[in-house]
Amino acid sequence: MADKIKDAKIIFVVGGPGSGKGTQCERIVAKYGYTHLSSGDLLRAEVASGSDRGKQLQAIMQKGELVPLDTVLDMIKDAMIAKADVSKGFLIDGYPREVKQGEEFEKKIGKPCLLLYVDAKSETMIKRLLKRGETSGRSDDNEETIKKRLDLYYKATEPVIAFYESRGIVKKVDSELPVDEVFVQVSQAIDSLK
Ligand SMILES: Nc1nc2c(ncn2[C@@H]2O[C@H](COP(=O)(O)OP(=O)(O)OP(=O)(O)O)[C@@H](O)[C@H]2O)c(=O)[nH]1
Ligand SMILES: O=c1ccn([C@@H]2O[C@H](COP(=O)(O)OP(=O)(O)O)[C@@H](O)[C@H]2O)c(=O)[nH]1
Ligand SMILES: [Mg+2]
Repeated sequence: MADKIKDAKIIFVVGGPGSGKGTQCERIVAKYGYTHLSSGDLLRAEVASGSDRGKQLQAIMQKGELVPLDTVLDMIKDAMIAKADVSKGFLIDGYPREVKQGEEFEKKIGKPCLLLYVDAKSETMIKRLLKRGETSGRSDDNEETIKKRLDLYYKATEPVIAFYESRGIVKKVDSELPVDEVFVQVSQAIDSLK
């Protein structure tokens, strides 16, 4: 498997909860045809299946905590293998959540060529998530869990950005701007890869 995936571009999309990662990934898919894999969506699909594993995941996610690293990595890897033949690039959205996850990903799958850092202020993220929570049906889009997700983001995930800064592959986009303007910055980052 590793061979086919090795030739495809791998982009990590990192940012706080509600920063707009999913929104920008949708745009990237439409313009560049990359394969979008959201770790959160993969986990929610497992929850929706009603499996025993899904029930355990649901409990963790509802608390805003992190699912064990191997569980998420296996899901991403399986999803990548399933698309390896047709994909010219992978957007790995909401991953890595901590430096160790990035290291394990590289050992088992490959190296990212870009880390897209979707940056917004915490007040902005809270506001967006509360709004989204009115219709999303996501059990973690409530005030208490949002606070925990944000805390964990600053504690565990921000160091991921510093880690990849040192490798020179981080491009930061300002997600306070309207979606279209954020996407101009995103497009520049992706175009500069070629
Ligand atoms: N004003 C504005 N709203 C945005 C922008 N990007 C996303 N939103 C809104 O903010 C909410 C969260 O966006 P998502 O794309 O779901 O955020 P995410 O980073 O994938 O969030 P998680 O799935 O919680 O990690 C959505 O309701 C979007 O409509 C933006 O650039 N500007
Ligand atoms: O690699 C991951 C990705 C997601 N999650 C869990 O899934 C939830 C939702 O993740 P998502 O990326 O969809 O949303 P975010 O927390 O970024 O708003 C998180 O709070 C975690 O509980 C996790 O444990 N590991
Ligand atoms: Mg998302």
